[in-house]
Amino acid sequence: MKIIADANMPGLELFSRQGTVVKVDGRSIDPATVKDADILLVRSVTRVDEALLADSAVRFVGSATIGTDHVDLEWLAKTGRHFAHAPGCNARAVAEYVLQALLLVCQRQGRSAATMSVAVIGMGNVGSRVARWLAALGLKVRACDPLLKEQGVETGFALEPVESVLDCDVISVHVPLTRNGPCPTWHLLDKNRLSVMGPEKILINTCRGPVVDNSALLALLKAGQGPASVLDVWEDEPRVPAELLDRVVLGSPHIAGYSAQGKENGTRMVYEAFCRWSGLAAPLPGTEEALPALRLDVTDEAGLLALLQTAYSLPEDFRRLQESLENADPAWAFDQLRKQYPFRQEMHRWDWQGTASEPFRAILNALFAPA
Ligand SMILES: NC(=O)C1=CN([C@@H]2O[C@H](COP(=O)(O)OP(=O)(O)OC[C@H]3O[C@@H](n4cnc5c(N)ncnc54)[C@H](O)[C@@H]3O)[C@@H](O)[C@H]2O)C=CC1
Ligand SMILES: O=C(O)C(=O)[C@H](O)COP(=O)(O)O
Repeated sequence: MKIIADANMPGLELFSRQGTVVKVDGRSIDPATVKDADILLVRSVTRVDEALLADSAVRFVGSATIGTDHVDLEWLAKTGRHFAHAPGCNARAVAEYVLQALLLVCQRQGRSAATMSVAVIGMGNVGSRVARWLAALGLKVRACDPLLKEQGVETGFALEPVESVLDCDVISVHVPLTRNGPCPTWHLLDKNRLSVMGPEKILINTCRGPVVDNSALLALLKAGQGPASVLDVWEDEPRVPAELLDRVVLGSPHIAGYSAQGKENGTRMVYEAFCRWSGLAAPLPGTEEALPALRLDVTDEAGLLALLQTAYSLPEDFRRLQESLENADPAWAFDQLRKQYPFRQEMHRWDWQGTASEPFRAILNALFAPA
């Protein structure tokens, strides 16, 4: 069995038991690469559609990602090709990123996060975790998810229309990128909605670049009227406009979900789906080595930020992205940052042995709860 896999996928040894794994650069996967392959394993940078697979023997496509906007699901289903992805695999990493981003922006602005209101747009695996964690920190959470509302799904938060939640201090978006259907998300935050926010608001986008109209955001930021913005994702990746990067408070190369656990979960979930599809028994999950003790006490938001930063530094990612724009080929450099991403452990992997004052106990319990 021939398995073509994006080389940026850890844990491919799982698949080596079932066939020959050929690792390739995700952006270079083309019809010739997959012509005689049986299995295709991708990440978000490979477009999977009729143009790629029409002449190919591939019968199983796995994407080690939450998002599926790079895959033509309808065409795969129509042609009898099986598809699996990894819902929720890196939701925890993204929620940690959002928490750190918010605390950093608040610190720079001399404000307390706990006094703020936050709009969480998209209440799936990531958004619902962000909502719970920020509520645990004391923020007033308002949520928006018309699809879950329509289905009557209980999220623990009242679900409001997008227009009603834009007056919150913080807007955090967690929707899939969709262009069709009842609630498309392409340019969900367009010029009009971004204009409502104003410079005193904070915008965090960790879902997909085109969910926020980047040109409109840039125009508002240039005019001093845009929200303090944290962007992990960009409208035209791997290209990041220098003008926009100069004006965001923090930016990163689409790595919010890049914890070690998030990536490993992605491959394992796709492998489990492959086992179900091919009638194999899935292996039992292995155990992870214990990490050293963290002994920081948390008595204020600066302490919580310091604790988060013992595991991961978002400003370091920002600095690396800024430097990458000086490369002769910044798009290549963007991809390199992602391929050579430093090993990052989620908080629950650490053995936290500090103390916390009352307002911080709930968020710390959530952060360190076992996965
Ligand atoms: N930056 C990164 O590294 C990562 C980015 N992502 C992105 O984040 C997205 C969300 O992830 P999950 O929460 O795990 O997905 P999910 O599928 O669990 O939840 C998405 C939610 O958005 C809702 N939604 C859809 N259209 C909407 C609209 N127009 N307005 C409001 N809500 C809407 C859905 O009903 C659903 O509840 C993914 O689709 C992916 O594109 C995910 C992981 C990592
Ligand atoms: O899971 C998702 O969805 C993501 O956005 C991934 O974390 C992005 O990673 P790559 O698939 O682009 O490596």
